[in-house]
Amino acid sequence: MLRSIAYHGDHVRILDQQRLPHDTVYVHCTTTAEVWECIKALKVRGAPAIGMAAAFALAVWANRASTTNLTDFLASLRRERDYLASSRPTAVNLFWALDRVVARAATATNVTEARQLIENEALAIQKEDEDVCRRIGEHALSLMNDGDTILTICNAGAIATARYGTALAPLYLAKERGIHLSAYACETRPLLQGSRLTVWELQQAGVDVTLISDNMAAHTLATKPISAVIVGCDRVAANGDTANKIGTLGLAILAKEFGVPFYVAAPLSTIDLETATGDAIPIEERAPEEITHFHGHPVAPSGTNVFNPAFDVTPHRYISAIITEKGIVRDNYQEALAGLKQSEPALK
Ligand SMILES: CSC[C@@H](O)[C@@H](O)C(=O)COP(=O)(O)O
Repeated sequence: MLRSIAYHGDHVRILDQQRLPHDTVYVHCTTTAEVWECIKALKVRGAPAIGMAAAFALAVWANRASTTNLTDFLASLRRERDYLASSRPTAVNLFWALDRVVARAATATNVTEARQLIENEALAIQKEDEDVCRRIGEHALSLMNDGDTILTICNAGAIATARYGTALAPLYLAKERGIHLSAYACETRPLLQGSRLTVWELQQAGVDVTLISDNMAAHTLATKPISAVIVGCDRVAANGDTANKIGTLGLAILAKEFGVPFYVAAPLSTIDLETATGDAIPIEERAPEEITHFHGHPVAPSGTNVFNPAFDVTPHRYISAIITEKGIVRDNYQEALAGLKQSEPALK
């Protein structure tokens, strides 16, 4: 299982997910600007991975900062935090991780201590995420039977997290235990996280995976024995409404029509009680060229009007269960999610 992010004190090493599946290339980032660019350009992507990359960016910045005045250091740290937070708006893990690091640094009594606390916190976020994903995988696996076939979209695998992934975690765990689970992966237009990343990751793990284009989902649900749809998420609102990669809402509606359970694999770090409902989740809109061009070649008339939202919101009524590291929530999301969040931090 490849690690998408590694911290090395004076730089963060990021696996360039835009170059996968054919090239395994790493970007060495020594500045917050370089990490910002990696997040914006989706070289590092997936909600937990974005948060980790940003947290490590602050650690690298802190190690390189020259001031010895704590007040100046913390003021600059907050500016770096705001800058990194401007890279992408939807995945709440970005803000969660940055704020966790800044809050920790604010407890320091001098700059040397602050540097150490920042590094410790960033490393703790990464370590916890690995444990969180494994637990999500265990819970998700309890909903599946030997021989099941799931349908997924985008990439919520190991490279989107510290390890194991969220929606793909049960597939890795099943493989480890000799349980046969197979998957259909939507290619995930326009940037093909499904075909480039999910199919590649599952193949690496020896999981039986079949690629479909997004517009084949309804026919696949109608004609293949799909036991569940399982997806990751970028932000879950307090009432359970869930933002995930564009196309997820369509799958949720289809799952309901075809009587197939629709599961969201969600670390507690992705649940945002400050956002009351899905309507309040900011949805990123990306460059028109992601749709008008394919591998740099125009595939639409020049000047075409484009609407390119990167995410959509699935209302909680379509969600059969939200699978967290602390257990599975099936209904009454508002209360249940608040209860789970209150008992954070779970893993130390
Ligand atoms: C565990 S990753 C969960 C989500 O972040 C994932 O499903 C997703 O939508 C990622 O979108 P992306 O635009 O590739 O960052």
